[in-house]
Amino acid sequence: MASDSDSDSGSYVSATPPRPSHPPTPIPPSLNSSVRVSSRPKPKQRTKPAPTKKSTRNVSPHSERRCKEKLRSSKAQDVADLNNKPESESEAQSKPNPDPGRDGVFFSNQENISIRICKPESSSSSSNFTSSFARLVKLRRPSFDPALEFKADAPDPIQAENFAQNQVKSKQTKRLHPNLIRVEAPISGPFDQLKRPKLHNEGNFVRLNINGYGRKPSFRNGKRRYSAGGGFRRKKWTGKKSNNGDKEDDLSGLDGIFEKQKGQPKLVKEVEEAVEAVRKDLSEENLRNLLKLSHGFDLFREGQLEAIKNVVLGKSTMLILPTGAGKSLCYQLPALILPGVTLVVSPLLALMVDQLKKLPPVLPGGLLSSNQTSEESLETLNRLRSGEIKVLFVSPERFLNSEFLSVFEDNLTTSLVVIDEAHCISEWSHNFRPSYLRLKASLLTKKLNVKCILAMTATATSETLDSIMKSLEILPNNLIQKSQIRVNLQLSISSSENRSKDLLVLLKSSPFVGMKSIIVYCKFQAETDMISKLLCDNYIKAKSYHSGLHAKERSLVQELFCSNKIRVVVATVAFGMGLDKSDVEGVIHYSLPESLEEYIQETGRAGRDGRLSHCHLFLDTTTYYKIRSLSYSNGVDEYALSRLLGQIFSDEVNLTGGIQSLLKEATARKLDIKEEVLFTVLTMLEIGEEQYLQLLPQLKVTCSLSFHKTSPHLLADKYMLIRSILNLSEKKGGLYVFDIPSVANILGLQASEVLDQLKNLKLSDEITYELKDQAYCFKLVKRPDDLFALSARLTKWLSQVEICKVQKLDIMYKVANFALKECKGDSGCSGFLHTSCIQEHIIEYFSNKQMTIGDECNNAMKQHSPFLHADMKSFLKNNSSVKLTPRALARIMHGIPSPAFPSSSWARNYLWGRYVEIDFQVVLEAAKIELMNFIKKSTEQS
Ligand SMILES: Nc1ncnc2c1ncn2[C@@H]1O[C@H](COP(=O)(O)OP(=O)(O)OP(=O)(O)O)[C@@H](O)[C@H]1O
Repeated sequence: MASDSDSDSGSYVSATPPRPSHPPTPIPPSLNSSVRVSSRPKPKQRTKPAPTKKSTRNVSPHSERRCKEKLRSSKAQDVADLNNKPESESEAQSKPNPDPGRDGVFFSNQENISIRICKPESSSSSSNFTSSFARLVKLRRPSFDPALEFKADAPDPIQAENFAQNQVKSKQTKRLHPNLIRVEAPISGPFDQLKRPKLHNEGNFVRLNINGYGRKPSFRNGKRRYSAGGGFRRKKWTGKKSNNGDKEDDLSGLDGIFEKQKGQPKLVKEVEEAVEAVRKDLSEENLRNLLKLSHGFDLFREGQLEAIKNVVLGKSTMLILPTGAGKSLCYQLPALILPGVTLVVSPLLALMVDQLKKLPPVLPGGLLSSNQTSEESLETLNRLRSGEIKVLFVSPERFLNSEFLSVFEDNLTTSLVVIDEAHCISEWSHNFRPSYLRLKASLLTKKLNVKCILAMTATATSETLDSIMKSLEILPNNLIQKSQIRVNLQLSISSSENRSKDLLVLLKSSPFVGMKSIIVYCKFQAETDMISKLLCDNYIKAKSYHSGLHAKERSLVQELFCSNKIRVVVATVAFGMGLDKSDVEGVIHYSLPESLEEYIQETGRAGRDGRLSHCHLFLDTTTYYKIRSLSYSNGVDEYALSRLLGQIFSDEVNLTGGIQSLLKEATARKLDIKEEVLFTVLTMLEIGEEQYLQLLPQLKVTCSLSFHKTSPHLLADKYMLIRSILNLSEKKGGLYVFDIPSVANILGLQASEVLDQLKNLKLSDEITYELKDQAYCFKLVKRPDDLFALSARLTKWLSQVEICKVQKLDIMYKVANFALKECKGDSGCSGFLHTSCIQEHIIEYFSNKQMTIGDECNNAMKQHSPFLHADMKSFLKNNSSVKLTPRALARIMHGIPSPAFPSSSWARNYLWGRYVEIDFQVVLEAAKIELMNFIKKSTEQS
């Protein structure tokens, strides 16, 4: 609960519900040599070293074997380490992925970068590649100055980088506005001259300087960095209920929030007047006038005006606009007009910070997330109470908690709740977040008396849409949906057996060589580090970005990128949703995205200035298998879930409101259920069909304490807390070890109050203590009538979500594969360019039309291997003392790490990951049979 949603990944469970079955289209056998699944994956030890076709150095058979050995274990570790992270959106973590399963030789260079020398695919693959892109530029970018266009073999991109650097230094100017945490002015580099053509239909992608009001910087870094509002915040606006309680009609409530600021009285006055005019007459003209004054834009973009009018009129609205279309404006303008506070729920901290920074100066903003210290959140809550905040960004975990709600009991009015990236509400989306489940209309109305909700997303299938609108009670009439296609993106795709080499070629080819901002998306954290190093070694200024980095490092990378001080960011999915850098000209998918939604979100970072931009995808089947396999890492058996529920609702646990805790790590290991899954189950028990418990903030619950100044018994006379600790603790090595929730329950306190008291005693040097064992905390509300029925329901739900996740990945793969292998170029596709066919499939997918590509993605995966059963038998025989479930056995065969079978202990087994290319369900069924046989045999023998 306390964990916030600022991590990179969405959720680990995400998918669309089973789609209607389509006639299967067989995948051409010629797809790629690696698509064919051999009947038995060769034991890696026995593989003969493949003849080296080309190498930059001689590799002796001996060293080659050693190298292969090393890579084999590295691959095992690689697959093993792919831990899905919560938020997932869920980024997996792995070591770099050498791919020893095919022809070719790997070696590591001095910098430890694994490089594979492949058989040349065709004599001129790279030059084809280059020329194809060059052709593309000639065709599509008429305003390119050939003199400025860098070719693949152009002399020196480093010079260009250095030049850009110098430009950065010389041209940097600071422009600050009140909601800015830190701003770097846009910097022009040498490539600025490479004007990308504006498309005819790019609409009014007008870039105006919204910060350029000559405002005094009112922000500083450090603790008060979110103290938005600048000069506009001194006097409270009366978004509070008026005395007559008629808060909805109290439109005069805004009066006074635009207090005069030195140097700005004219603008403030004008905005105030424009707001008043809109309140009197909600006409397009008045709204346009306000838009111009508040944001500096001349025109509304498609869908904006309609959405703004709806919201101002109090109609809950579902808004689907493409990436970069300007959804944020659809709550910013209403926030100016409506009397109370606008609450914006966002899934990622980085996204919230970014949006806070981008609020126009006339809109004071604030932020609440679980990552803040208690002092920081207290400060924000106080500012909210005192009327200094007009737009508050809240993480879903903080939303509706008691501390948050207490502020709204003080007569504060919420005019609007905005659910950004609303697809996170739906388990059928690519990025479901359990914490979003608490954003139900019924709860929002009950707890905040909210009348109007605005849900926004760029990516929602019809199933996702249905579930969002149902849960937020949005009427079908209030759906505003525009095409999810971005017309200014050129989509290209190529298959790759050596992605790092191909990536370098691509980046040194036109048009990518001339781009000043590029994002390369990878699946795994280690991959981003490896690729960014590779790029730097090749004189391309790059940095990696993933959730494994410290928050400060991440924001530094983002800042450097946004100020054009680095050219390429190599990132996981962590760097995506909501990133609004207008001049990203290229997005490269080094790894296959997990769904078309993810593809759209990530490619949507490019061309946000409306200019033609390029997105390239490398399709590599090994990565597809790996990601597909990992999609099964969250599966749970009904038996394990029953045990979990039995533990939560055990008879010893009372329903009298005491705090209960569930140790995260120990429970995950005992039941072999990932921590994220445990949290989802707990969330479902809180906000599913019925409320069985109430989640409390997560805590470290085990405390080891020692006394210093005063003796324990004397201190116990003085403090109730110490008395209870002495009663409840166990003495271990001179330390008093106890459980925080138990002490809190005895004293009738909240766990946080116990911690506060301990902190005070520590400050007075009476005690020192250490906390460990992170736990989920909750209070029981109701015991389920039938635990078994409940666990069956939850297991079914989790498995449906898992199936949908795999389906999404399969569809993404099929669309890419179709472009590569089956596209006949009828709709204008040619060479690597497949904009038309990819877009057609995206439209089909989102409109839930029958997809024109087959539904059976990879029939070969569904086939049995004749050796699977034999290998399982031998594994069971060799590990007879290990307690295994069919799922655990199948996971080992697939190389999927789990809490009870981590890669650190199991990846060295020669069968680890051997069957990753066989469908997990097939392996699971085989595991059930073999485990039953094994148990039967063992019982007969004993
Ligand atoms: N009417 C407009 N005229 C010109 N520029 C606009 C207009 N509305 C929004 N913009 C600009 O468009 C950019 C993208 O807006 P925004 O970040 O709200 O997009 P979005 O729809 O939320 O995209 P994503 O889904 O990718 O997060 C912003 O820089 C914003 O200032």
